[in-house]
Amino acid sequence: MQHFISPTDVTDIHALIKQGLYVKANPFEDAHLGKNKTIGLIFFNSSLRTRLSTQKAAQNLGMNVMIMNVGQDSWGLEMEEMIEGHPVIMNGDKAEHVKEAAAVIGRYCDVIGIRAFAELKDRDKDYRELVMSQFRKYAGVPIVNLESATRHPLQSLADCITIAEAKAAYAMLARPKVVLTWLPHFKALPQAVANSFCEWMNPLANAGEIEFVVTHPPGYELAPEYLGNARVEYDQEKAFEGADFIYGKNWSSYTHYGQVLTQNPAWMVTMDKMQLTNNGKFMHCLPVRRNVKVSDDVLDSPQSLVIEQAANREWSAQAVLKEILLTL
Ligand SMILES: NCCC[C@H](NC(=O)CCC(=O)O)C(=O)O
Ligand SMILES: NC(=O)OP(=O)(O)O
Repeated sequence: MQHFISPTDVTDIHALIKQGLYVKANPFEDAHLGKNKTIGLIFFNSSLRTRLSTQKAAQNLGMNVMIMNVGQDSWGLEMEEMIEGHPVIMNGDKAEHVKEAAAVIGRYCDVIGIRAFAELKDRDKDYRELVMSQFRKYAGVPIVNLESATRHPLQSLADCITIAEAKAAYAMLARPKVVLTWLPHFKALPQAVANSFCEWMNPLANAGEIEFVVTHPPGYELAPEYLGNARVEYDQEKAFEGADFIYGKNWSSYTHYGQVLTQNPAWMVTMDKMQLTNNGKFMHCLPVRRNVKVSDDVLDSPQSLVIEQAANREWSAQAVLKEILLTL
């Protein structure tokens, strides 16, 4: 694997899930693979899990790790080259262009991880994935997506690992029902986690390994290229019936871009709703707002997989970094 920006960079999703389970069982087997190799983790936004789990995974592989928060530790970076048909004139608040910044970081690092969320102001700009594509173009080294404007593939891979483990641990049916449900929130959040979850679940659904359903209020339809052929069920309770996994996430509207169209608390996941499921497991990428998105009793119940899911971020990162190191 050369880059890990989207699922198109992955030749075999099943093999990568297997690799994640393998490194979880054998965390230090490749402790020399990353000797004298450096990863730079570049954050444009906050993080707890991604920052720590990717650092830990890199260390398990023997890599050196450097972390930088753009805008706080470094200069603000201009990403655009042309604005309205003219070369960008850098007379604003951004002191450095990504052309130089990515090239320079690429000289210090063998791999670069980047987190850059959607700004939720300009849909075309966000969905162009400018930050990832500029780093890919100018860094000259492999790029790992630590959550971009439209995707969070390290999260989705950890989610696939978590589902695979739970299927085995709870002796679930051969084809469990996985439901992605929209949750209420007063803030406008990106669609990245939901988009990505669909992108990674659809191939499993198409292979007949899971049944996949997406439920959300009208107006929260995901971009068609990410939703793919997933089934949409607007009635949340109907969607929950017989579910084996409930994957909760809030996202702002794609069609009314970046808007919070409703905060309807009836969409919160509660124990009453979990009763509709087939003793379903609750999943969320975290951070989660208790009693806004999901009630305490669900999060604190044995049905919640959120901590194991976050723990699996270490193994998804390690599987990806291992595959990249093997090509260097
Ligand atoms: N990386 C995991 C999710 C990050 C982000 N959530 C947030 O910003 C939550 C913030 C809050 O609840 O205030 C998102 O939805 O994409
Ligand atoms: N799930 C996740 O990516 O968490 P952080 O935003 O804390 O990294």
